[in-house]
Formats: sequence, C-alpha cells, structure tokens
Amino acid sequence: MTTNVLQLQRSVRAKIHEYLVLCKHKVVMLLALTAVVGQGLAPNAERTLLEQMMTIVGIALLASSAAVINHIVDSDIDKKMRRTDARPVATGSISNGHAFTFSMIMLAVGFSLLAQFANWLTAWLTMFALVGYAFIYTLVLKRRTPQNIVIGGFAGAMPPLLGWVSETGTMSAEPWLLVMIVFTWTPPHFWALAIDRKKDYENAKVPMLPVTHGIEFTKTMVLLYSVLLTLVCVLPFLIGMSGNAYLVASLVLNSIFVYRAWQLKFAPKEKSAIKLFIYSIWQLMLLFMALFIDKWLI
Ligand code: HEM
Ligand SMILES: CC(C)=CCC/C(C)=C/CC/C(C)=C/COP(=O)(O)OP(=O)(O)O
Repeated sequence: MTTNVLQLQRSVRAKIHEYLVLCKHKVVMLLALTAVVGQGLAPNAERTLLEQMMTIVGIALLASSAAVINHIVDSDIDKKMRRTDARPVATGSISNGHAFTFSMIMLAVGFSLLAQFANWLTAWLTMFALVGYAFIYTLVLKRRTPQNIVIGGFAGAMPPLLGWVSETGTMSAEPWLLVMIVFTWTPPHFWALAIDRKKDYENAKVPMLPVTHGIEFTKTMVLLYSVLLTLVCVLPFLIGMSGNAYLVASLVLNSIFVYRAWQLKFAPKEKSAIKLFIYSIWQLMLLFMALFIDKWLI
C-alpha cells in the first residue's frame, strides 16, 4: 500500500473519531443502555426486535444531536478548560456549520425512526429531552446557577421512561422510578468530577457548585445524594417491579458509592474525587444491568 493511501486511511479514521467525540458517544451508550432497560422492564407489548432496536437507535441519535449542539453552544467555555480545550468544535477542526448540519441530520433521522418504529409520544418526549439538554441546560442554566445539573439532569434521566413509553404508549408510574434513579445519581456523578476540575470551571467562569459554594459543601452534597440514591434504588424492589437479585446488587453497588463518598468527605486522598466519578459510571451501568438480569435471567 502506498504512503498516500495509508495517510488517507489515518485521516479518515481520525475524522470519524472526532465525530464520535462530538456525539459524546460513551455518554450516549450508557443513556441507550438505560433506555434498553426501560424497554425490557415494560409490560410485554409484543413489539418486534427490529422495532425495539430502531427505537434505541432513534433515542441515541437524538441524544447525539443534543450533544453536538452542546459542543457548538459551549465552544467558548470548552476553549477555556483543560479537559475540553481539544474538542473538535473548540479547536475549529470541525466548523460550526458542519457540526450543526450533522446534528440536524441526526435529529431528523432519529425523530423519524421514533415516529415510525415507536410512537409519537416517545418521539416528542425524546425531543423534549433534547431541548432540555441542548438549550435549557447548556444555553441557560449551566451559565447561571449551580443547581444547573440538578434541573438539567432531568433530560439525561429520561431515557428509561422513553424506552418504557415506546413499548406501552403511555406514561405509567413504574418508569418514573427509573427516572428518579438516574436523576438522583446525576449530581454526585457530576459534582465528583467538578471537585476534581474546580480550576477549569473557575477559569471558564461557570458557576458549578464547588466554585460557588466551595469544595467542602459540595462533598457534603455528594455524600447526601449518595445516601438518597441508595434509598431511591430500593423503590423498584419495594413496589415489586424487581426482585431479590436486584435488591442485593443495588445495596452492594450503593454501599460502595456511599463508602467512597464518605471517604471523599472525611478521609480524602488526592484522587478520591475522580475515582468516585469513574465509579459512578460503572455503578449506574451495573445497576441497570442488574434490573434487566433480575427480570429476564433470574
Ligand atoms: C446534566 C447531567 C450530567 C452532567 C452535567 C454530566 C457531566 C459529565 C461530564 C462533565 C463528564 C466528563 C466528560 C468528558 O470528560 O468528556 C461526564 C462523563 C460521563 N457521563 Fe455524565 N453528566 C450528566 C449526565 C449523565 C447521564 C444521564 C449519563 C448516562 C446515563 C452520563 C454518563 C456519563 C459517562 C458514561 C461519562 C464518561 C464519558 C467518557 O469517558 O468519555 N452522564 N459526565
Ligand atoms: C435526547 C436525550 C436523551 C438527551 C440527553 C442528552 C444528553 C447527551 C445528556 C447527558 C448529559 C451530559 C453529558 C452532560 C455533560 O454536561 P456538560 O455538557 O456541561 O459537560 P462538558 O463540560 O463535558 O461539556
């Protein structure tokens, strides 16, 4: 193979990677998992596997579309933070115009898939989540209030409800418990990272909780939310939606969460905050897998 072909291959691969970064693909994969579990826990509506898969693709495309808008709107902030200054829109490696077109294509395809393979309620609720994250959180709340993620986190918490509604066409009480789990998980997930990256947010003048209220207060909040999360996670068991296997998994995963949050507050080490952030991602993934396994495999 000539050097030119190799170089072309490498630059195509690099471009694809940039577009994946633009979509926040790892976040979207976890969001999609929570939507799959929402589908899996809903009463069996006898939908085909194709319909279910296309629904998840639709939700993932709208979440990715929202993430791209977030990169465009936030590029001024992203340029000022070490964690984000290499992002493709912030560096100019992908132009605003290209990013916007990409986002709108994903929006159109994702919405059509949801209307076609799920139902209108799912399509519009997912659109509501997109607006919640891309505009209400990113454009308004993030720059104004340290409670930004408590309120904005609602958008990220919606996928289990979206998955459920795609199966049933109605919003019953049970999927709201799953929404509550992700909603309660989001503040300790994000604030752990924000403690570690406080300087970044200070530099960019973003009013995140550690900047406005200090690190100690934020650590207390992380601990309190981790206890609240433990309690909320028991609710699916209490209403009979999930069984003993889920209860055990949830108690183990949340005990580790509370223990780590306790350590962060009362016996911190240099990397306690970032380790808690990374743990939070594994915790949510395993928790939702436990919900699914409990229903289908045990
Ligand atoms: C408003 C709500 C949320 C905020 C403010 C938030 C904030 C963040 C931030 C700042 C990062 C670091 C990203 C990076 O370095 O590129 C991150 C990573 C991550 N978040 Fe969240 N998050 C939220 C909700 C969620 C939700 C709902 C999920 C999934 C259900 C999620 C899953 C993840 C995952 C998987 C990562 C790791 C991504 C990677 O390694 O590239 N987050 N989050
Ligand atoms: C349609 C649908 C389900 C939408 C959900 C949208 C979505 C991708 C939610 C995840 C939230 C998230 C990654 C926040 C990051 O905060 P940030 O943007 O402040 O973080 P940053 O500093 O890393 O950009």
